[in-house]
Amino acid sequence: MGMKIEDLTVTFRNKVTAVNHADLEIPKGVFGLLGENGAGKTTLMRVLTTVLSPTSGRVTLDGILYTEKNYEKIRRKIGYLPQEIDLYPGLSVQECLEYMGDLSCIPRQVCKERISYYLEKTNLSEQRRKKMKQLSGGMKRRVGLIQALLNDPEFLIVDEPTTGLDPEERIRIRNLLVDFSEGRTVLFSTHVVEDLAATCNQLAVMKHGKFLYAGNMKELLEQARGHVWICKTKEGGTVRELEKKYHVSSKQYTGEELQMKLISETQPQVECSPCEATLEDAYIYIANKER
Ligand SMILES: Nc1ncnc2c1ncn2[C@@H]1O[C@H](COP(=O)(O)OP(=O)(O)OP(=O)(O)O)[C@@H](O)[C@H]1O
Repeated sequence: MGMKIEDLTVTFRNKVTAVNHADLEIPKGVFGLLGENGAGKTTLMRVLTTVLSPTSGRVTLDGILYTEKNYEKIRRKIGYLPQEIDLYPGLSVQECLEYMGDLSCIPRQVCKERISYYLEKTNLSEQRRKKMKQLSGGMKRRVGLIQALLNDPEFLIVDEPTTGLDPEERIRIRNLLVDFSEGRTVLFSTHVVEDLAATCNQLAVMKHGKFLYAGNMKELLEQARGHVWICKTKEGGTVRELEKKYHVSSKQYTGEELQMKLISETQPQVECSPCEATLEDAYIYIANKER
């Protein structure tokens, strides 16, 4: 059944509408969430984790309606890694995770087994006795992820889980999320497009509190087909003109020439050839398409 969001709106006291009549269904598996800064992703995730009550609209998880009365039941099904998390600096990694487990009422022995399992999976076993304040940013992030996994959630929500991780650790965490998603749902919000390309086949693109796209990754790439172009030039004036007219998704010197990838609804008025869209190109195309 998964998560169903219907006509959801969140307006803050300062009159900012962060989520604006949004509809979305999130199926099982890893589901990507992409969107520019301020698009409303964190606000949406705060609603889904019951931290914030929406202004209007309806959300259900496995058919359970989001109401104050059901929040406790819903929380037991959810794990959440927020964008910013600063866990008890004076506690060791082990103590901190055990304490988080106690707060979620997870039986002690089960909790200890899960902590050992995920410390191993996140390559943190050797850090278990270190104080939280002694960890690097990337290590703290991984401990944050473990606390989200401790209650074995059916629905895991992770906001930028790979921030600050080196390439090897990033891949490790991505793979962990994919393994974890078997039979469950992982909502993976990130600005790192290649992390989504490597983990999910369903995603949504958010802008100004609405979903511009929700569905299959292949179909998103398909929509961008025919709107991505490569052009090469040596002229500084041409570069500036192209940058004014089109979205430039990459720039690279090849010898003396500058190779630019342009995103455009129609063929740019310059010598250029069409090329395959990457997920990043498709995101730029969808996010800036005139509506
Ligand atoms: N507590 C709040 N009170 C007032 N406005 C808020 C509050 N939280 C967020 N906003 C505003 O709501 C909009 C959406 O913010 P949100 O944090 O949900 O975006 P985001 O997509 O998560 O952005 P980012 O990618 O930068 O994390 C922004 O305009 C933001 O300034």
